Amino acid sequence: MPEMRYLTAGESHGPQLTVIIEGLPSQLPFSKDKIDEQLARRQKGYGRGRRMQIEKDQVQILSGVRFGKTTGAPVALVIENKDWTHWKKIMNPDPNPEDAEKRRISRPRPGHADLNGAIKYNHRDMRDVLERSSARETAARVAAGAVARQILEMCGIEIAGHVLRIGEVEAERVLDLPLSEIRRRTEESPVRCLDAQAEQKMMNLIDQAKKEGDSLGGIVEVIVEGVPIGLGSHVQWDRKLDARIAQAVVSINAFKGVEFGIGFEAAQRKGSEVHDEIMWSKERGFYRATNRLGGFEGGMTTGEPIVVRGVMKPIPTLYKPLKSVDIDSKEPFEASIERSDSCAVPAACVVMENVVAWEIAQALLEKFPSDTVDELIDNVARYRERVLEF
Ligand SMILES: Cc1cc2nc3c(=O)[nH]c(=O)nc-3n(C[C@H](O)[C@H](O)[C@H](O)COP(=O)(O)O)c2cc1C
Ligand SMILES: C=C(O[C@@H]1CC(C(=O)O)=C[C@@H](OP(=O)(O)O)[C@H]1O)C(=O)O
Repeated sequence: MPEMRYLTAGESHGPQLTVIIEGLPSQLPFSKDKIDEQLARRQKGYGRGRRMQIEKDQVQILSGVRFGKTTGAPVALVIENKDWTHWKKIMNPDPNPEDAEKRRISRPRPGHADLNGAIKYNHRDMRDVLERSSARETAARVAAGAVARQILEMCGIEIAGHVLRIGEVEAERVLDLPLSEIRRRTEESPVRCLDAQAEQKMMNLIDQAKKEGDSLGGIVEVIVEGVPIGLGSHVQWDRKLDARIAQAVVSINAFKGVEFGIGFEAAQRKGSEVHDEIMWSKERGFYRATNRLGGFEGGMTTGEPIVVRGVMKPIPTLYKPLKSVDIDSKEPFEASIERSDSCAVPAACVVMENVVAWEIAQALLEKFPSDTVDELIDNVARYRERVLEF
């Protein structure tokens, strides 16, 4: 069992999201502000719908923290759904058959979990599926990731993300920017993009898609620096850290693919143009001349920056309706909707940063099992010295 794990609970329009985190080292300075900062970042982004004007995500700490530090006990966090006040009747957990029948959803939306979930769990009301499959849940995952980030920070590991593509607009690649600069510049960009020209084109494209009742997806890149060599393991398939990051990324709602370093481009290059040659110097120890493989070999970190990209499909709920079939009448219909995001790639960038942060912090605690954060910091520092002398 991994040292650190978490579970989330909560429906999109229920009273709250809950996350329980177990296995955090004790004495970890635990900042509510830093979690709230990540939650606020996730709510922003050009192309979001009206729901984000209702929510004001902030975390409540319910257990495992006293006087600003973890105790080593499970940490329970809660994020309130402000929208719940409008949904109390619909989300009522008590038996309420009359109302339930009136408000039943029998029309599955293409691209959502609605139909598969209804068939699998035998629900005639697809709200019982869509409430949990909604990306509202990613707020809880960002809260867990924001805690992981606090561990990484203490061990000299930094993370940043940016949007590389929205629809047909691709950002020019900006090479060798310090992560602090990526964080600063993306914070100022409504689409979290480093290329000012592409940024404007992306926003225009989102406006156009919205006007046409359509939606857009894109590509997000996350970079992690300061990772020691040897997180993850080659010895068993489920201990390979690149594979675990891949799962975490594809588990984000609407994410369909993942690549590391040059990724899919490796298929068309020769081996000599892909593999990262090994170098050594007294100051740096072992390092690589290039980082085309994005920081992984054999499921373990190479010590070079982790570079991972995720692709998000366009939002499935469209104002321009798609064809579907009513599960009662079996008649075709065209879905009409009340509200939706038209593009959530910038928000998803924040989700991806935080789920990647979680996987790395978990791998760090696996390599350096520690009951207190000071032990962890010592263990990592000593290991880094040993690696330099190897
Ligand atoms: C941050 C974020 C916001 C999203 N907002 C919406 C939305 O407003 N409307 C919608 O139909 N889908 C939205 N999605 C995508 C759906 O949740 C997702 O496509 C759906 O649950 C089906 O899962 P799958 O696409 O992973 O198969 C959003 C996804 C993310 C990551
Ligand atoms: C609530 C969030 O995103 C939601 C994700 C989502 C979906 O179907 O995934 C649909 C929309 O919800 P609603 O139907 O209530 O407008 C988004 O707003 C959030 O990101 O916090």
